[in-house]
Amino acid sequence: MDDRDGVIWFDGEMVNWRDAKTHVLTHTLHYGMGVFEGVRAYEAEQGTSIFRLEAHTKRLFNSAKIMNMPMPFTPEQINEAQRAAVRENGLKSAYIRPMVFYGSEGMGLRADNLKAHIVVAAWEWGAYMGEENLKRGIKIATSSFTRHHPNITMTKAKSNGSYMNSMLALQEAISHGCDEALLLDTQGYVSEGSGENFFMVRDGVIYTPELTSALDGITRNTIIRLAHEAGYEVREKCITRDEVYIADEAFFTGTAAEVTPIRELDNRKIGSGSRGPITEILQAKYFDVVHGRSAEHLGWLTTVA
Ligand SMILES: Cc1[nH+]cc(COP(=O)(O)O)c(CN[C@@H](CCC(=O)O)C(=O)O)c1O
Repeated sequence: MDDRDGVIWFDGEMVNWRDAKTHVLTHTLHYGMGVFEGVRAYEAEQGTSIFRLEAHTKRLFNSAKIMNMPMPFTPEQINEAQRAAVRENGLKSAYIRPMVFYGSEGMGLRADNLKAHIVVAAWEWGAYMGEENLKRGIKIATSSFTRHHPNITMTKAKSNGSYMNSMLALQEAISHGCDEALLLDTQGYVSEGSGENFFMVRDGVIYTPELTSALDGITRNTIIRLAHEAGYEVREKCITRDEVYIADEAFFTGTAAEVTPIRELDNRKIGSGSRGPITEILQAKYFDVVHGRSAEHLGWLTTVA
């Protein structure tokens, strides 16, 4: 990624992509205390627009508060940084990565002179797991890794260090020929994917885990709203892996993953073994919303021009 051209917003300045560097003794590089966001901008009828910019920035600040990291810029400045990162790189659609990290002011767990720095990068990033999987659905496996308990890494914060758990789970799933992992929580109930929230459908009712160990996903929130508007019942409950086996449909949601159908869990076909009908309806609604084709949800879009 470091050999691209373009610019990156770094502590209030736009710097050349290849010059956006940090010292090898950057504290977050060693200890993982940092927070970040994943945001998408889409081509929309009113021009390239960022989807739910304010919600993502709010969560970034909430994550920093949970991690007790002092933010050196305001939410408005970070909103503008994200708009500028898309605009000044001439991107028609983009994945945007704001990230807050402790610099190289000090080392050791007891360093007391650390300063929080913020970068905002943007680049073109298509379908997270491939266009074909948005229709065909993906194959997943229950992970041997357990999702964090909030008293381990405080799961309402999107924190850098908590993604070692995600990488271990995803690498294990891929090594077993799957596309993604399904992680259970410390009590053995379904939590989420390595980078997505989880939903299933049974007898026309949509279920998703309660927000205990899972990230409070903005796409999850969006899909619940769109499902209610479409007249579906959505229940948040403890979900067991064997309930997923006998579900009619299942899917993941996330900024990167968007709405990705799940066709199989632990070598058991889910429903028809491909994208289910309610999944297809919600996926289509989601893409209408992010591309500005849904009049009632234009408030979720912020143009970058
Ligand atoms: C653990 C986790 N759970 C749920 C979600 C969905 O949250 P939201 O994007 O607000 O709907 C994400 C986003 N995962 C981000 C990171 C992907 C990456 O590979 O990096 C993303 O989707 O941008 C997670 O990382």
